[in-house]
Amino acid sequence: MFNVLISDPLNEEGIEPLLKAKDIRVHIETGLKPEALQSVIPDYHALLVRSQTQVSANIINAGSKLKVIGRAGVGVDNIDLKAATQKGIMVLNAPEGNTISAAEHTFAMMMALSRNIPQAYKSLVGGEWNRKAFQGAELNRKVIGIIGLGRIGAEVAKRAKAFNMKVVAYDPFLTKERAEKLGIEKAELDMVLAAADFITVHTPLTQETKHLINSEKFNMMKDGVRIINCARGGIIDEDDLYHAIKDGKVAGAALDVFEKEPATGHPLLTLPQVIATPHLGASTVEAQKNVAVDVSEGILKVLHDQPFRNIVNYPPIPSEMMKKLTPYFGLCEKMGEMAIQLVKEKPDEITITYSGELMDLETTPLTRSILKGILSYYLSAKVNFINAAFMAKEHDIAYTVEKKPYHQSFTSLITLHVKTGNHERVIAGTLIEGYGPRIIRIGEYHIDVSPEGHLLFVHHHDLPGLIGKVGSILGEHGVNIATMQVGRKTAGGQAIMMLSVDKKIEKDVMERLENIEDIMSVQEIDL
Ligand SMILES: NC(=O)c1ccc[n+]([C@@H]2O[C@H](COP(=O)([O-])OP(=O)(O)OC[C@H]3O[C@@H](n4cnc5c(N)ncnc54)[C@H](O)[C@@H]3O)[C@@H](O)[C@H]2O)c1
Ligand SMILES: O=C(O)[C@H](O)COP(=O)(O)O
Repeated sequence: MFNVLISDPLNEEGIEPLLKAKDIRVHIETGLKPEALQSVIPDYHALLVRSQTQVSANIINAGSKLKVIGRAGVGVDNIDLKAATQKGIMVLNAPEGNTISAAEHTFAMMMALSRNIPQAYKSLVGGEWNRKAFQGAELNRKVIGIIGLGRIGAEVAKRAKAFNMKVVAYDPFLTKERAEKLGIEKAELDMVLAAADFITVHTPLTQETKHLINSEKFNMMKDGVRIINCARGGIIDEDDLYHAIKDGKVAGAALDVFEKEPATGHPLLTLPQVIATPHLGASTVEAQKNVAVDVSEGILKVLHDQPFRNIVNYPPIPSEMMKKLTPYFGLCEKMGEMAIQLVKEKPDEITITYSGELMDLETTPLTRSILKGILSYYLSAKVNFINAAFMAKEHDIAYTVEKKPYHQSFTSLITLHVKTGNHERVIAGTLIEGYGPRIIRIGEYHIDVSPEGHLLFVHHHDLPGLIGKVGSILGEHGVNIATMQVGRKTAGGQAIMMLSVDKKIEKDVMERLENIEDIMSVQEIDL
């Protein structure tokens, strides 16, 4: 049974996937104070939030059972991603469900701003009939500058074009082709700021975008420019905006988001040129249902160990790519486990080489699986594919990834080279159609072993009768040999045996094997 805590108000219909699941117990408690949340979180496997709950490092570290934090929406700035990643807790969001609502809200705000609708309404309900004070400006043929052309920015651009506006956009990831497809102009930030009559921001709040729009940038803008922020408070420096409005540089601003929310009593709200809403961009029936469904389904999948998407603290992998990678996960983790048992000490350096068809794939998830296999062996902390790279860094294990175009014998090949203070081991593995994962090389010896169960790796001199001696000792102790592989470089030289046995080998049996003359080493590998 899994316990899920929902700590912000979510659409009830949207969370049905969780409510209907037989092995999920859902507890809804909104408005919990941080200390209260920290004290209850140890009981939960999943936490589901919107933007109100501040999921701090303290809360994350107290979540001893926590596997996943779900965000019903896009922005995850209320979640300490670093702390979650370090603890191997997945953070999922629902980035698509509220795009249209946020774009429509941006447009509503821009129109309300250009026609002074909130101010005129306030005046009318206050008993005035004042037609002179609220003359506005058309959107037609005006330039809209969009900063951040992701999902919402692009939807705003489409709507602006329908209003016959000229769209100029700045986004470091915007390609010329995409801009052409959308029928908009791609430009550098300062050029967008200088050209626009309306400026709307649609980036996430990051170190780079914090106060991206400040007094220096206001000075580059046209006099009488109008500013819209329906993305995140803090992208625009609020003090600088206040002064730019007061000085008459900025004609007005429409704000849905603030650096500190709730923003009641904010100085900007005292200015008649400022219209505002209390973070309502995603507050539509449709968006709330969409995001709640998306994140509930995501959480269910994580808890049920099924493939899921929209992981925030993991590189995004398209589903087609993921399909190609999935068969390799087991092989990679087992290769990691095998390598660490062969070296039996902390690696200093790991080199992973992907060749053949893996050359063109995004192999980060495979690298994480190898690291997980290696690190889990000697770290008591939970290692998973979320925190594997972080854990390696934390323990001073350097790893490098190389790619080679093709391999003469295999369609794909993964070579793992592990170096410690005393040892160096190379193992190579592949997937063979109809047979699954195989280890095809240890050091210089070619073998063909399925990486599973109990394996016995024997390094010996290639002499007649030696295989028999090993077989006899195992037989005497009731250890059944399932498969056996031998490899040698030259007849009578050094050789290896890789045996797959049906049960774990006791210490005294290992000692007897080690004492056989001409055996250099015997290692057990449990996979
Ligand atoms: N007001 C609301 O209720 C509401 C609702 C939904 C989303 N949002 C917010 O809207 C914003 C955009 O959401 P989205 O779904 O479009 O995200 P997105 O990830 O699809 O798009 C963000 C874009 O910003 C660009 N970007 C990043 N850094 C940049 C920089 N320094 N300069 C210019 N561009 C930069 C990225 O390349 C990306 O294309 C987010 O901050 C999100 O939290 C607010
Ligand atoms: O990032 C988002 O998705 C929006 O800001 C919506 O936030 P909310 O879920 O608190 O309305």
